[in-house]
Amino acid sequence: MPPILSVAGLEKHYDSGLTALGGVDLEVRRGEIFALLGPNGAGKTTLISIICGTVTMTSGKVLVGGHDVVTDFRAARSIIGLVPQEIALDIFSTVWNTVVFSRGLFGRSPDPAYLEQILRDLSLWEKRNSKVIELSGGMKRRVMIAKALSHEPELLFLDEPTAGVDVNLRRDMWALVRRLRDKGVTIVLTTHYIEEAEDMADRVGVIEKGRILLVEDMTTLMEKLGKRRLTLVLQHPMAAIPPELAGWPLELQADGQQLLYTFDANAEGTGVPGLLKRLGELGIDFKDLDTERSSLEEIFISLLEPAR
Ligand SMILES: Nc1ncnc2c1ncn2[C@@H]1O[C@H](COP(=O)(O)OP(=O)(O)OP(=O)(O)O)[C@@H](O)[C@H]1O
Repeated sequence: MPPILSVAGLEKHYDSGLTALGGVDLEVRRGEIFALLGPNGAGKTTLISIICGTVTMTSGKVLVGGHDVVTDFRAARSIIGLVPQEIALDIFSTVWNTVVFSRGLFGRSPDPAYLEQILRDLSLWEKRNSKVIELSGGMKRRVMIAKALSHEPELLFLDEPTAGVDVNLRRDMWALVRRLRDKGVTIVLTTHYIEEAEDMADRVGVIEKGRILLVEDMTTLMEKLGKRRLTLVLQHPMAAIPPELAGWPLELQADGQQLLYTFDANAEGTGVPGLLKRLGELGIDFKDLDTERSSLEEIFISLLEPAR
């Protein structure tokens, strides 16, 4: 199946002379949740804005559902739903009129039952007759999502959807995103809450200084770059790592009460049995042990470090 989004050789040089995108190639598969991660100013919003037609590209080619976003803009845009970072709503319009109007803008025939379902999914149904100005910030954000979904897009962009949003709304939003994915909607999201990307995304792309550093399945990425850590809580605190253990990648933590061993999550021989044996030989006892996997956040930071 052809990708729902295909970006090739995309460059954006702003008039200021700044290169926001320096040749981006990217494909997003139909039906996936794709997380685009990158530090502030990496080019995420510029990329999304070009795809959605609000910023013009300098060069390159972008196809959405096979439609060129420049030469076939209307067809491409009708497939897209965009929830931008900034809240942009007619504050004197009611919630209901906002979604009805937005659907109409895309030339879709009225479908009150569909719009009702969206508002119910976003816990906005009770507020349908309220004016936007009367809503809280979190509710306005939900209206932005309802508006973006009003014309039944196949590809939904969520640019920092959970910035400044409380825990409950965040949970509701992610539940909705999953339901949309289950209905076949493709979702591209940017977030600074990397643990959310880890929980939600099927694939992840990392962008830095206008270039894509990597695109990978989440599970593959975690396996490929993931490290595991073994923490041993010692019976007797140590002042320093004994010279007999100098060959092992160990660190002392918690005032010498914990010994930390980091190893490759996929290595055949992790070295853990050997380490435990050696500790036994040296008479180093421990009262507890714990293993954990490195998070996507740690992987993300380690990916960016060489580029800095
Ligand atoms: N209209 C503009 N004119 C000039 N430069 C711009 C313009 N819009 C964005 N930029 C610059 O382009 C670069 C990429 O910005 P962009 O907003 O795409 O980054 P981002 O990855 O979305 O960042 P953030 O995570 O902070 O939202 C930045 O250096 C930014 O200052």
